[in-house]
Amino acid sequence: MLRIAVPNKGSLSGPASAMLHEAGYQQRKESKELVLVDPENEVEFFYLRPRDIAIYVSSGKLDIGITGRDLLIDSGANAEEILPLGFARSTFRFAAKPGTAQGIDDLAGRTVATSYEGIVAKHLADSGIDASVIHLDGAVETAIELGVAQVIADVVETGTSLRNAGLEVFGDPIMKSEAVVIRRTGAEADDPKVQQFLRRLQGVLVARTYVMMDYDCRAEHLEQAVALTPGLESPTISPLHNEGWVAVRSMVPTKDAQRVMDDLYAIGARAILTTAIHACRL
Ligand SMILES: Nc1ncnc2c1ncn2[C@@H]1O[C@H](COP(=O)(O)OP(=O)(O)OP(=O)(O)O)[C@@H](O)[C@H]1O
Ligand SMILES: O=P(O)(O)OC[C@H]1O[C@H](OP(=O)(O)OP(=O)(O)O)[C@H](O)[C@@H]1O
Ligand SMILES: [Mg+2]
Repeated sequence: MLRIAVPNKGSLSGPASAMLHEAGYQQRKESKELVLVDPENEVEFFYLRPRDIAIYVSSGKLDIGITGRDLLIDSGANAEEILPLGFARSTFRFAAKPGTAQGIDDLAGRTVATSYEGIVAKHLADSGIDASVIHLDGAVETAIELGVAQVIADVVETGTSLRNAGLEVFGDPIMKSEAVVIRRTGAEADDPKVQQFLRRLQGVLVARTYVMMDYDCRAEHLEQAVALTPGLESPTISPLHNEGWVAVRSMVPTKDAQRVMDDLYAIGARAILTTAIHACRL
């Protein structure tokens, strides 16, 4: 059985379970369940605190895990990212009261509050800045108002939490994060069970980002049309009953679909349809 760590709480938890469910795996029905065995798919899911997942995976007791890139790096655990999952996207940034800091050099001699001590301490050391780091479990934005620190380093998505606390980001982003699949560094790369799990998740990622596009066009416009819809490998071309016309089928990124339909129409393509992809193996 493949043993997989899944976040049990926070921003990663819901989307991770939703993705696993879309990939055909059973998921827990209640948020208090700690372990779920899915015998049909030969996997066992362990619902763990997101921050602990890299530690479990690096110990080798669990084969793979889903966590945040920032949490992986912060943990310093002996684990590596093998597939980015495209959700829980965020940046990790310094913030302070407006006008109190412009760049990392202004941190010398100051105190930075954060839940991600590992990332911050390394970033400061790499930049040659001597500042104190104080660890807080959450709601770090409040640390400045209460005088515990002059600067914070925290996860920023929409920026709403910072605005509400009257704070502004400064300096370059420290890192970009998203949910990722991790495994122990140096673990067997071609374990067939792990490869199958990754293929299933990749199938979900493709299904979420592509639509299938079908259209008819005159044979003399085919090259132009195919240039607009090159697909992942190559479009399927079928003859139509009407002489001089062909039907084309190709995968198109969902975000481009409307523009591509306009462009195809403009070169004379007709009966242009898009349909959702529910699952795939590339
Ligand atoms: N608002 C957010 N938008 C996107 N990703 C976020 C957000 N907040 C946290 N994350 C990501 O979630 C992961 C942290 O998960 P964790 O469960 O520790 O914190 P959380 O989502 O803030 O939950 P909580 O603080 O309620 O425990 C990190 O990878 C982080 O980048
Ligand atoms: O830029 P935003 O969209 O506001 O999102 C970022 C905020 O979300 C998270 O906080 P969370 O609500 O998890 O509380 P916490 O600080 O206690 O972890 C994170 O720690 C930031 O505070
Ligand atoms: Mg949080």
